[in-house]
Amino acid sequence: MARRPLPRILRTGGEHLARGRELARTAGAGATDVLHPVITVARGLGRLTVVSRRRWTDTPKDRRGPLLFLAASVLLAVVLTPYGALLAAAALMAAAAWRGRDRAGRPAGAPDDEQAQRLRSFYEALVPHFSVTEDPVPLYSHGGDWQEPFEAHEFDGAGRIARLVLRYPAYFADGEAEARVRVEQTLLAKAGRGREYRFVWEEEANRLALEVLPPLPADIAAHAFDTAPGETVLGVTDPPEVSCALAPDAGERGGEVRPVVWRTGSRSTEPHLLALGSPGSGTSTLLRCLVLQALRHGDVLIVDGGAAGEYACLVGRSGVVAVECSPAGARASLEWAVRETERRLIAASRARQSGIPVPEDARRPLWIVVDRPAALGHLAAAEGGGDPQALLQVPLRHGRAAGVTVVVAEHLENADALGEAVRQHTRARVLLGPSSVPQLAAVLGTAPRTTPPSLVPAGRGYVRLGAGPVLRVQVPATPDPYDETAAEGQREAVRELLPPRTAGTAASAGEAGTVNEVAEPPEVAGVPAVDIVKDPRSLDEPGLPAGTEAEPPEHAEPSRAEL
Ligand SMILES: Nc1ncnc2c1ncn2[C@@H]1O[C@H](COP(=O)(O)OP(=O)(O)OP(=O)(O)O)[C@@H](O)[C@H]1O
Repeated sequence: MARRPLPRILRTGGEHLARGRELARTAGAGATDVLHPVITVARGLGRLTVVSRRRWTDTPKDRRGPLLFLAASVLLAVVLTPYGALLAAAALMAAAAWRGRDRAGRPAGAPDDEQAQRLRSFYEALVPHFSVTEDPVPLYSHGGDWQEPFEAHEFDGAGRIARLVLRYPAYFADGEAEARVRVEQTLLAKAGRGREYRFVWEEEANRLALEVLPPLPADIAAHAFDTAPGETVLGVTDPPEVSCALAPDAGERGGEVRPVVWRTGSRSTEPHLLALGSPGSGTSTLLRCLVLQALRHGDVLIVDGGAAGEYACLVGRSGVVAVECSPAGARASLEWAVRETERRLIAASRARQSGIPVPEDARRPLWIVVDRPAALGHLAAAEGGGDPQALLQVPLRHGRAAGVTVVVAEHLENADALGEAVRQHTRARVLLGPSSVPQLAAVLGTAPRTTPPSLVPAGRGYVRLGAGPVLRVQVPATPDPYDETAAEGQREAVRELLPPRTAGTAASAGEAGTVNEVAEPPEVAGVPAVDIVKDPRSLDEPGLPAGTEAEPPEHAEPSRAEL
């Protein structure tokens, strides 16, 4: 078969195309030469912007105001000085040109002299940990090559290490906690204290990654979290960990967070929570945050051992069974909670035996929130009564099947006053405030993979759900709306989340002229504590005159009427 001739365009077009490509290349090279200073300055400006953004992110929130003030003052001085703006622009261009220059002779990503010196000091410090005399070809040896085991490194704008990925010999005992801690302490000392680090050990690959963690955002306000029934947000934490090799640039991670979701209810493996913390660390705030979420789908009984009126905003709100502050009141309400747990268990068991769904009034979540039981126990003992905390045993033991969730908060130094039942059945744990590694290990069952800083803002700490990993957590700011020292925006956010008042309290508040202003905590108002625990029906209709038939609310349980 005769060959068909090629189309004309393919025969002659090749030459034209090649010539065109050559022309374009020459023009591109010429333009690059001509525009080289502009490209250098533009690259430098970009680098300066990145550095400034990182510095801004690293600056603690409380120092940003003064920094802005300083910047504004410098700007004003520049504007007011003759030729100031011109000089400032020239200085900026010079700085950008210096920053944007090609570091000739050094491949991209290679450290400069100072960074290389730092990496060498990391390497030398690790030699005693990662070498043995029997090793004929040690990966780490004094005076050896640090570039061989160090796979990746990043420095921040201030020249401090931001990320380091290194290999270690297979014979290093990376399964032993003490051996790991020794290496981590060494790296920590070299990397500089005062920052939070995460260590990720990849045992299969004999690889260790050190990463500086940006501080968790401390300005997350309370809001209606997008959660399903049975899910509660405890706060925010870091994004999921990724393998060392895939770890993204530390700078890009700043600001990324994810919620810590705690699941309660009959299928939960950690149905009750214990929150510990130093005074002022934010445990009451955490409880308020949980209560506001729990009230969206269930009822809440609050026992405030601290009796500081932290939960006064919840008094008389729909779904709030009671807010108790006195030992007698706490005992009465917790006795009710015990009976209610048993009633729910019996109702659920009967329903299952009859093959019918568990009735709604035995399924609706009930939360028992106890703040500072140690203080309450002490008061109760002084009054000659029993410790109300003992009454938590039944809800703690059987609450999971009965839809009853118990949350206890206590000061860390009073942790020994917590009963055995509380210790045994609270598998969700939170520790807020500054804490040492041994304290964290004692409360959470294991130490975190991150280094605890010595100074933390309120609401910052660690959380562990069951046997899961220990996570850093920042609790959303959920201040008492009557706390005048808290930011108005945050108080307003909490006010918006409060459930409506039940009829009677709304009326009285309306009379007082302020919708969100409630009566003082009941015992402060002089009401006998035992009267505070109310049947939800009486809470919903407290204004009804005696003998008036109230329409029972959907979830009214007969047993609550006993109180
Ligand atoms: N997550 C948070 N975000 C912002 N501020 C918080 C947060 N948690 C607590 N705070 C603030 O810290 C202060 C103490 O909080 P809180 O009363 O909750 O601590 P606490 O641990 O219950 O202390 P104590 O038991 O000693 O009363 C309050 O002013 C509160 O507004």
